[in-house]
Amino acid sequence: MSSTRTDGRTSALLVVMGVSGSGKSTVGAAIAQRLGVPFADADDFHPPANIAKMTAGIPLDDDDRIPWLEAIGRWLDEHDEPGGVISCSALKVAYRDRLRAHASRVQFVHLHGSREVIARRQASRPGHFMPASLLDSQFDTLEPLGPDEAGLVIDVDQSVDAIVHEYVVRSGRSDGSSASSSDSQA
Ligand SMILES: Nc1ncnc2c1ncn2[C@@H]1O[C@H](COP(=O)(O)OP(=O)(O)OP(=O)(O)O)[C@@H](O)[C@H]1O
Ligand SMILES: O=C(O)[C@H](O)[C@@H](O)[C@H](O)[C@H](O)CO
Repeated sequence: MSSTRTDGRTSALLVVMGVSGSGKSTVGAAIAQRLGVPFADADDFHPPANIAKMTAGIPLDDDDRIPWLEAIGRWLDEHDEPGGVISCSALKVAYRDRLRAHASRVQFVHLHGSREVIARRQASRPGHFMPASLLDSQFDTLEPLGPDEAGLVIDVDQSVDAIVHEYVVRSGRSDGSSASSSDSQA
C-alpha cells in the first residue's frame, strides 16, 4: 500500500522504543497527537501469558516475544497509510529487524536514559504490571538503536514536551508530513 499522501509527502511510521519505564507510552501518544496519526501501545498486544510472566517477575524470552512482535509488525503494515506511532520495547536489533520486515520504512525513536532516572519513574508509577525488579534484565537485553538504523535516539531526562519538540526539530516532521526520508541518527 502506498504511504505517500495526496500532497506528495510521506506520513510518519514510528516505533517508540526503550526499556520499561523509559516513557514509550507517554511520549509515543504525545508524538502521535502532535503528528495527527493513530497511536497504539504494544503492551496491549501481549497475550495474557506474557503479562502473567512479567507480573510474576520473570523476564520474557525470544519465544515469548516473537508472536507479539509479529502482531506489532502487522499493525505497522496496516498503518503504512496513513502512518502511525506504536510504543514497543523492541530491545534487540533482531526484534527491530522483524518489525522492519513488515514495514521497511518504519523509523525508531529510542528513548534513552540512565538506569537511575528510569528506575525513579518506574517506582512512581503505581498499578503497572511490570515490576521494578525486571529493569535490570531490560537493560541487559537492550541493544541501543545503532547508527545504521533509521531513527533517532532521544535523552529522556527532559520533559515530555521537550522530547516531542526535539523529535519534531530533528526529524523535520510537525504535522504528519515529512521533510525527508533520511531522518538521521543523533
Ligand atoms: N519525560 C518524562 N518526564 C517525567 N515523567 C515521565 C516522562 N516520560 C514518562 N514519564 C512518566 O514515567 C512513567 C513511565 O512512563 P511510561 O509508562 O510512558 O513508560 P513505558 O516505557 O511505556 O513503560 P512500560 O514499557 O513499562 O509500559 C510514567 O509514570 C510517566 O508518566
Ligand atoms: O520486551 C519486553 O520485555 C516487554 O515489552 C516489556 O518491555 C513490557 O511489555 C513493557 O515494557 C511493560 O511495561
